[in-house]
Amino acid sequence: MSCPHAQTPEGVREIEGTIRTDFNATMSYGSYLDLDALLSAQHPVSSPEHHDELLFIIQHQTSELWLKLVLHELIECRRLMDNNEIGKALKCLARVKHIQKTLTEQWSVLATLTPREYAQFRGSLGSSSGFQSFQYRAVEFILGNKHRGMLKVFESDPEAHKLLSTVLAEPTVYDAFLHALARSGYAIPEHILQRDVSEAWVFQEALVPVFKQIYESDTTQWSFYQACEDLVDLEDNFQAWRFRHMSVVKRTIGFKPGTGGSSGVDFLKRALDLTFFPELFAVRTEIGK
Ligand code: HEM
Ligand SMILES: N[C@@H](CC(=O)c1ccccc1NC=O)C(=O)O
Repeated sequence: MSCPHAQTPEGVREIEGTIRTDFNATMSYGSYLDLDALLSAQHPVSSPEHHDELLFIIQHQTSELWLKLVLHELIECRRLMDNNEIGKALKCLARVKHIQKTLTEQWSVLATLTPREYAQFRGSLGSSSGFQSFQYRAVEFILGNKHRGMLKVFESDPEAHKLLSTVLAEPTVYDAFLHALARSGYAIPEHILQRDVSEAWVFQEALVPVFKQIYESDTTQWSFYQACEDLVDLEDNFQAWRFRHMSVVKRTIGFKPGTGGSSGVDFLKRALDLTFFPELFAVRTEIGK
């Protein structure tokens, strides 16, 4: 019986005759993706170089690349909400949710780093820490966990400082959503619509009945209901990332203080108390009452 797959007798896949191999004149894979820059951006600092430092660097770099896309999508989501294009905004949120899953799943790769392996090059990292990730901070900001004091960490990096100052001063995705709801006739109190958007979001009791109406009315526009649920998923995914970070840190450095100067695991545990959309969780207590 002949093999149904297109294999040569040598067991290799044939390179189709139409595949181009002359990439000098046109765009090539490597130049389009700037692989020269990307693949020469890993610079282990341990000396002699520790085998596992490349894992540590790549785990961070891939996380930063995904964070870049998360921020890009959240900014677009906010713009679409401002434009009353809720359906399109949901498309951005759906993408963000998948990226978050990837980011959280990725912790299992770093979890293969044993405490001893990490201890062998941790000293070379000096006082650098993920706490100094401006993209992570920008994502926290655009989701509502604003904190002006965090800007101080970025004083020596004017570009990062500028981006964070901008995101701090702009409305969050949640602000944009609430404005869209108000334009559609939902009773969002004026003081919420006029809030100082550079401040961290604080729980607003008055929004709970609004969300109760969205969740319980048969006439709710589906996209508003879906947006609420997507934001709940997004917060849930964010918490899962924070929890995995904390648990990987615990198994790698135990209860040592962090290189960034914090208490370490304890500090990361306290991040789990932060919430972006508290009213979307509070409303669940009221449903069916
Ligand atoms: C073995 C690996 C890791 C260890 C031991 C570790 C440890 C820590 C510790 C102790 C902190 C608290 C700040 C400090 O004092 O340094 C922190 C913060 C942070 N780390 Fe990591 N981390 C690891 C990997 C990562 C990775 C892969 C990322 C991905 C980007 C990351 C992102 C962050 C962020 C964003 C913060 C700030 C969190 C916040 O403000 O709540 N970390 N990390
Ligand atoms: N804060 C970590 C060090 C660390 O994880 C780190 C060091 C340099 C660049 C990014 C890092 N990632 C996350 O905090 C520690 O205390 O070991």
